[in-house]
Amino acid sequence: MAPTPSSSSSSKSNHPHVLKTPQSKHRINFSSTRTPNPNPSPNPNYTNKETLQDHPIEVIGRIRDYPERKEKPSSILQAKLENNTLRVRADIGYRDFSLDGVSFSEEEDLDSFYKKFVESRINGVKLGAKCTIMMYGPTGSGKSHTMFGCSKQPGIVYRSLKGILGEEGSEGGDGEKLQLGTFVQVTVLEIYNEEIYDLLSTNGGGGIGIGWPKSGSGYKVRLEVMGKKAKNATFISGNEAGKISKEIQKVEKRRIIKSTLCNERSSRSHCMIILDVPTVGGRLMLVDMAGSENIDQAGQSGFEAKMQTAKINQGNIALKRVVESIANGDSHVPFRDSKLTMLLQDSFEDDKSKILMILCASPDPKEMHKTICTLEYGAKAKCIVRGPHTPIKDKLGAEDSSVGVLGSRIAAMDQFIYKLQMENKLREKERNDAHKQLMKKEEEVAVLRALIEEKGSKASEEEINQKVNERTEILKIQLEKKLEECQRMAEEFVELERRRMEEKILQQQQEVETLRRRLEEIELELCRSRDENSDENGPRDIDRFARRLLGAYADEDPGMVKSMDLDMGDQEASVCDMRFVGAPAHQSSIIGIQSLSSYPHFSTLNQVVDHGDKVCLSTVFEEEEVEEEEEHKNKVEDEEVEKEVIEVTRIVDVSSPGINFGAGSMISSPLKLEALKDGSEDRHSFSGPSNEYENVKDRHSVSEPVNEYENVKDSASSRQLRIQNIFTLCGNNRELCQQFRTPIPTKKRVEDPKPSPILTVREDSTKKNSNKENSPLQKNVPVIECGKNLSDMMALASKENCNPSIKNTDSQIEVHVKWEASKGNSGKFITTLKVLKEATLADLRKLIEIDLAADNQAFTFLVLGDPTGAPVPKEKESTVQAIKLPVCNYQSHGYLACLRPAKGTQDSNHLPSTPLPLTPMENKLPVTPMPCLSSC
Ligand SMILES: Nc1ncnc2c1ncn2[C@@H]1O[C@H](COP(=O)(O)OP(=O)(O)OP(=O)(O)O)[C@@H](O)[C@H]1O
Repeated sequence: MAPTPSSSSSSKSNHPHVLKTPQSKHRINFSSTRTPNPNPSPNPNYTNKETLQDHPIEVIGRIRDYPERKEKPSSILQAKLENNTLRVRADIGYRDFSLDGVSFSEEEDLDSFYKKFVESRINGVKLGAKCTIMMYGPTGSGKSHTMFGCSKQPGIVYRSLKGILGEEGSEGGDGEKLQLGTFVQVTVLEIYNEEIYDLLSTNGGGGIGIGWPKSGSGYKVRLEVMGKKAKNATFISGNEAGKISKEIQKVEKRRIIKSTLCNERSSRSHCMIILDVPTVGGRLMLVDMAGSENIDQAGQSGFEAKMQTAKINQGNIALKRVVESIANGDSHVPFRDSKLTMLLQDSFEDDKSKILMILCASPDPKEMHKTICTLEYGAKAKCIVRGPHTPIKDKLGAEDSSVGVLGSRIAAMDQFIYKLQMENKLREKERNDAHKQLMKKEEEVAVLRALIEEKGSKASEEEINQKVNERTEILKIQLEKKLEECQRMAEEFVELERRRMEEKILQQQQEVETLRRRLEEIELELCRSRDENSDENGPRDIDRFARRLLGAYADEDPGMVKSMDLDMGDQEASVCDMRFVGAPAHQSSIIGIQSLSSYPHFSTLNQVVDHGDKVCLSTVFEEEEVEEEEEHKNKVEDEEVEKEVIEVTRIVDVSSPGINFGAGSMISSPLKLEALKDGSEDRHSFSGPSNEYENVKDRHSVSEPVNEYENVKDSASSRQLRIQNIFTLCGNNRELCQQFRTPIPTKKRVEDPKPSPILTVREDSTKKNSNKENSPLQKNVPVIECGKNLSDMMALASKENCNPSIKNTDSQIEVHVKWEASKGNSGKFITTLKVLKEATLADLRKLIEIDLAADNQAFTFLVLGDPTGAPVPKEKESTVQAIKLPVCNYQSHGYLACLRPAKGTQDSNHLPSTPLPLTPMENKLPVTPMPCLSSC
């Protein structure tokens, strides 16, 4: 049986320069010039004493990498390097394992790993320490890779050799020069199926003496365990790491490997490399354990395979039990349950021995269960406390000391308590850190709240502005609505007014139409009565006609008056009173005839009559006998026309400037009819009370030459003239105006080339006209003749002056009014007025304006009556009396008032005089030809 290296180490010190195998009797003397600490600890937290006495096993986690995988699995392992904690994360939680060190192969290659966790151990061995480095973990976790490495990076075995022996020509592992004579003895054992094989031996007969065993042969030497060592194990010794490494590499290939589902080259055996440093007594045991796997996972089938797996697991299980027993302080540690534990017994029991357990694990989630089991095992091994009173049963034989067991247990419990205390401190520290973080977060929250409140205040201001804007918009909308409502109301009001005016105009048009219709009736009645007329009953029929006419209009619709009154209100019209001459002033019959004096066709003399406090302007129709011309005398020799003067009195309040006798004064229909209302038995009389009419009935008549009327009896012209008279009386001036402007092609006019120069209202006078019986129409039908010129008017004025009825009194003067003469124009005569001596130019202006109302001609007085004379300012007219005017050269009586047309106004001197003043309202009336005019 080959002796274990340790068994013969003491007897070889005398041959330090001779390399011998462990079986050699010439062992190297491990003398050393210095005595370094043989048990350095890789963990600086532990003192050598503590490590030696309290923690014989140090556990390092080595997490493999998968460089060949393109998509690496997410790691379930997380390390806290500051406290050497490895955390396994799972879906349901995590679990922390406290180790003595953690290394990820992804971050630390074998070189770094070696230097970090192994090198110090190796240095201790080189100085005489005893160290056991075992690789523990499931299959495929990288145990062999870590132990032996690969072609690119050597594993712990080769690095340790170099560390102990040093490279040739270089310094040793600890910086010291390789001493001459330093060598190592190397034994390589394989434990397979609970059998120990000597991998260095090439024959089954035990040691081969000096030299390297032949490699590559399938024959292996099986060794027996004697004590705690393999008996007669072959060893190689040498001081060249390279050579020894090459031999180990050869032996490595002799290991039994097999491809399994877990590992293509799964190690089916435990491999133990024992490096003795005889010169210092150091020993390094490197154990690469077979993978701890279950049979099903390994995919082993068959009895032999299952037995193989079971044998592999037997070593692992036995090692677990040993660790647990030591950790538990059991009195019996089952080292002898397996060959592996038998060979490792010294490592556990020797106080100077140190165990470095490297837990190989995979970060693959699929290997999580195995990883956890491995870490549990390592954590338990880490807790092993080898106290000073730990009994070493095998060493002491059958000594059974219960005190020692209890002490071991107490020490374990103390260690456990210490661990709990440390964990508690750790948790407390974490809690404090968490509390600090919480406080920090609370401060941040407070700051954020302050910001939020500040923003909230800003938001409130924005809300206020927004509300103000909204309110403003609402008010704007309401204002616009009210404006629209006002606009609509205004439009409705305008529309209402327009409709009202339209209705009024329509009503007036209807009234006018009614008037026309009634005039037609009158005309028809007149024609009928004329047809029925005879010599005997003619006047009576006419009177009867007049009465019917009056009766027909007696019930005049008052509404018509009202409507016409409304129109009159818009005009500057005044109703002139027509008074028959001879009637008392207080009984003057107001017939409401329009101011005839404004008609040039009417030859008028206006008299200003003092009528109480009023100045009355009387328009006198002169009764004259018109002698026919020579040629007419042959036809109508006995015809004598006796005119009866119709005095039309216009009461003019001269003293009252508020009274304005505007042009175009129009008599309303009822008033017009008043002229026909009073029924006289013998005469065609105008309106007025019957008693009043009786006083003037003889004079208030219009006479026509009998022959003349006989000639024009049925002619249209005579009818037209009669109708015109009616129109005149009715105030339809516009109709008359149109008719008057049209030359009347009457027979009479043809026969009478020189008609009466004045427009006369003739009435058959029973008193003065001897031929009245010859022509009833001459007596009853008023005839208006036109064809008056300026000279005629002047002549007429002269006649009027000679009329005794209008002779000047002492208090009155006559004023002849004419336009200022200009070049080629002697100045048109306007009228002759009788006014009081006290009358001023202002009074005259009022009267003159009545005459000029139709022309709307503004003027100024010339003081001297001379064209070169200065005009009298209008504001001074009231201070200049009429008697200051120059005496009229043309007339023997009276004064001359010469008027100068005002600038910018129409010069009426050369314009044809407007025959009839038309009010604006009248001008609006439609001109409708009277059908009766053409038909009758
Ligand atoms: N850290 C690593 N880096 C790279 N490759 C590795 C690492 N660990 C292991 N390997 C590779 O994984 C494979 C299996 O490793 P290894 O043989 O060392 O496992 P094992 O634990 O020894 O398994 P078994 O117990 O079955 O022998 C090998 O091919 C090895 O090269």
